[in-house]
Amino acid sequence: MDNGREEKIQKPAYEKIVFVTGNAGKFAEIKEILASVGIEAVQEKGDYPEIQADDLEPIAAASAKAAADDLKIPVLVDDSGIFIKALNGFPGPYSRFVEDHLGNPRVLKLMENETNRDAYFKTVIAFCEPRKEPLTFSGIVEGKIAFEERGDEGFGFDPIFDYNGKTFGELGIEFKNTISHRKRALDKFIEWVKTV
Ligand SMILES: O=P(O)(O)OP(=O)(O)OP(=O)(O)OC[C@H]1O[C@@H](n2cnc3c(O)ncnc32)[C@H](O)[C@@H]1O
Ligand SMILES: [Mg+2]
Repeated sequence: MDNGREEKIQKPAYEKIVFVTGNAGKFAEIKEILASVGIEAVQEKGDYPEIQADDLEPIAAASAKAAADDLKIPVLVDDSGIFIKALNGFPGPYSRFVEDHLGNPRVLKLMENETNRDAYFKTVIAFCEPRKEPLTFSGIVEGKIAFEERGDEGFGFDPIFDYNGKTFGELGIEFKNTISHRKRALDKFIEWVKTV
């Protein structure tokens, strides 16, 4: 059959996928990672509610479900955060609020007297089809909180996240995309996509 509708149904649904995010830095990374395996990511800037929870999985899952049901198409969302050991995981799920209201200088101030600088970034990618349950894929990368902001590449907490001596702000997106929390989460999603 040669009409457009049939065509759409027969093609694998995920050669092209809508990624719901208002964060341009995040989307730039996602677009590149997915492009490298032949999936085109299209940004939808919708702002869906983020529930409050202790970890990122339920937040990403709820946002993806809300977006998929509203847009009536399969979607991906990414909920991420930075977890600082000396602060018992803070800001974690509150990372966006902390970035907006405190910013990196005040996070560094909170860390002033801390000798343990261990931290990790975590991303949870949630995939959801309309009226179905969301699936989640997570990835983390470990590093340390730097003593000052360094580098102007990347976004958000990148200038204060030290990975083996250089910050993500210094290392830039190309390198970051080989080892990041986001890459590791997307790799799991990509593995899953191959099975459907
Ligand atoms: O529209 P969405 O996708 O929700 O975009 P957001 O900016 O609100 O993103 P999150 O809800 O995931 O909040 C995570 C916070 O952590 C920051 N962040 C997320 N990933 C990061 C990364 O890879 N490097 C640095 N900062 C990051 C981000 O800028 C936010 O302030
Ligand atoms: Mg958000």
